[in-house]
Amino acid sequence: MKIAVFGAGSIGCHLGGMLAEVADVTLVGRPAAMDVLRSRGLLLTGGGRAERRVAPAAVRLATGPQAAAGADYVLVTVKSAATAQAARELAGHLAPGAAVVSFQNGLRNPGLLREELPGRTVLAGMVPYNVVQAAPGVFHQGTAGVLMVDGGERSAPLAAAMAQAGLAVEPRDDMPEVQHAKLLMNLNNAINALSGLPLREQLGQRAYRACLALCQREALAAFRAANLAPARLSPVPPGLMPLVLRLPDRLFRRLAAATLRVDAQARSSMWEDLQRGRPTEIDTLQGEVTALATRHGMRAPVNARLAELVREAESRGTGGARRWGGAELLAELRAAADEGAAERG
Ligand SMILES: NC(=O)C1=CN([C@@H]2O[C@H](COP(=O)(O)OP(=O)(O)OC[C@H]3O[C@@H](n4cnc5c(N)ncnc54)[C@H](OP(=O)(O)O)[C@@H]3O)[C@@H](O)[C@H]2O)C=CC1
Ligand SMILES: CC(C)(CO)C(=O)C(=O)O
Repeated sequence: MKIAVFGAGSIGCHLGGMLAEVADVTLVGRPAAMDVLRSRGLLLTGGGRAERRVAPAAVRLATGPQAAAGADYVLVTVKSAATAQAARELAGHLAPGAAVVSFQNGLRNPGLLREELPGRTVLAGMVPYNVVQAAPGVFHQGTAGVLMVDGGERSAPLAAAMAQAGLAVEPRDDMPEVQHAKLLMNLNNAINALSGLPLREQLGQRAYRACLALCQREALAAFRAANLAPARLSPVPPGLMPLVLRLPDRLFRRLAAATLRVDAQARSSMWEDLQRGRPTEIDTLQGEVTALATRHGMRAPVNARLAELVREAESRGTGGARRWGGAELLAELRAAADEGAAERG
């Protein structure tokens, strides 16, 4: 099986590196990133597995979309803002029977790929775990979880290859609902990025969790208005999550042991973006909630304020973001919620 990974960053290198054991993998990425991999190969750590070294010769390394020609599967792992451009670049190079699979956060990437690649098979995927590039060429999986992908005969060979490579994967027939559930989780990316803390430390503090609960409450209200039901991906149903998040630390730790089973290095992808001075995905996470609320005559002032704070952090450049303590961030978001309520009258 030939697999091309378009967007060789944290997720792309992790998926591609794992799959290299069972498939002919091409990683397509930026020249500087590919130079690093050409000289050192990849080292995959964490995820409860033994370290896996991928020699430079075990994967093809490329910098242009023509390298995806001939692939049976093209996994798209660029950030959401780069999806349309990625699709336009790939358009002239895909093999006739190729399937394009989005392994990205946000709600719109599979749809965007379908629009830009008419007549092509586009599947939705979901990555539940976190991967950070801990050092050049070193990709660390800090949390656990089962990958999900659109089920059916088109994805079956890919799912089988993933399983063979040691990646737990579940084919689903409800990927839009899965993506909505993942969006609820990803509302924490902004909070984690602004906290400057590893996920375990941040989610261990009630004040930060209360910030996430405020975000999720607005998102759930917007989903209800739009008749969207997020899938249940954890023992706690999505609708009860804001309640659970607000529990005292000790009780939360006991109830949400799985959520906190996160190793000490794990951080959100948005933290990594701010740290490296890259634009974040805030518009496709918090921005998605505010847009959905607006479309249904509602407001989402907490998510809107968080989006402003992240944009402010982006404008400060590499690693320059202000670090928000839990209590001060919660006060800021509560003020936004109160203002929103006052404006509604
Ligand atoms: N990291 C994580 O833990 C998780 C991430 N996700 C999601 O997965 C997706 C990928 O995230 P992540 O791996 O962190 O992102 P990264 O930024 O680490 O990786 C994307 C890579 O693709 C490169 N790229 C973008 N456009 C092109 C192009 N046209 N040609 C070649 N290379 C290109 C980027 O370069 P450049 O930066 O120069 O544009 C970057 O190196 C996102 O949607 C994210 O939300 C989901 C779950 C967990
Ligand atoms: C795995 C998770 C939820 C970690 O925050 C993520 O999706 C991300 O970092 O973008």
